[in-house]
Amino acid sequence: MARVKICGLTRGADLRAAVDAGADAVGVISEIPVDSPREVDPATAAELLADVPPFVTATLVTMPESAERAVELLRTVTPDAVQLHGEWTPDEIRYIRAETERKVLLAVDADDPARAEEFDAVADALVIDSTDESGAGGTGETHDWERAGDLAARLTSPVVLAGGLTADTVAEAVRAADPFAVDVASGVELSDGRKDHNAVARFVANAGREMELA
Ligand SMILES: O=C(O)c1ccccc1NCC(=O)[C@H](O)[C@H](O)COP(=O)(O)O
Repeated sequence: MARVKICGLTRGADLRAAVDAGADAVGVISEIPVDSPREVDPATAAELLADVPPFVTATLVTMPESAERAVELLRTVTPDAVQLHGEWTPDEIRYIRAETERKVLLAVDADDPARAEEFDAVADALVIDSTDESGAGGTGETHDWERAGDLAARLTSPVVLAGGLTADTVAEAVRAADPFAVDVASGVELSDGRKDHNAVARFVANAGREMELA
């Protein structure tokens, strides 16, 4: 069984639909240096995440310009966890964790397993994603799930499988990679950062269907 994070939520109704569908975590994206229909300003991120009920992890997804800015942002938005994309050093991750006492998930590109290994002892979880050249996610592109599974088996950190997953593919991805969790943003969208509630519910349900495929 894989836990599920529904990411890139921009509206309260979509966040509630993800929670109602049984998502274990929800993600709101703020302060990224790339254009995305899923980005909201920090005040909206704080407002959306404040509505997340107990037992669901409220996650801020961000690419701030410095570790100091990451700490400032976390103090404003007050999520349960932060998912960082982009270039970071191990010391910066340690600093953000120590200053904020928040769980830090680090997104690493599926084509860079050495980076995942470098941060294995530093981050609280590693998001194996299909990132663009800046490290941003939400690309909607898949990667080799079997290879991600081999990498996950070598790591001690929980691995979150991300990148181009959909309700139709998630069960097969979970069977292939056996991740701790799966993560989706664009694959359950109608358009412009709005979620398809039916697709969200199917994604959560199908993430638990890998046993039937085994
Ligand atoms: O979604 C974005 O536009 C985005 C931009 C910059 C950094 C991260 C971003 N998204 C992160 C995610 O939503 C997911 O964690 C992950 O990348 C999966 O996205 P997708 O391939 O669209 O399912």
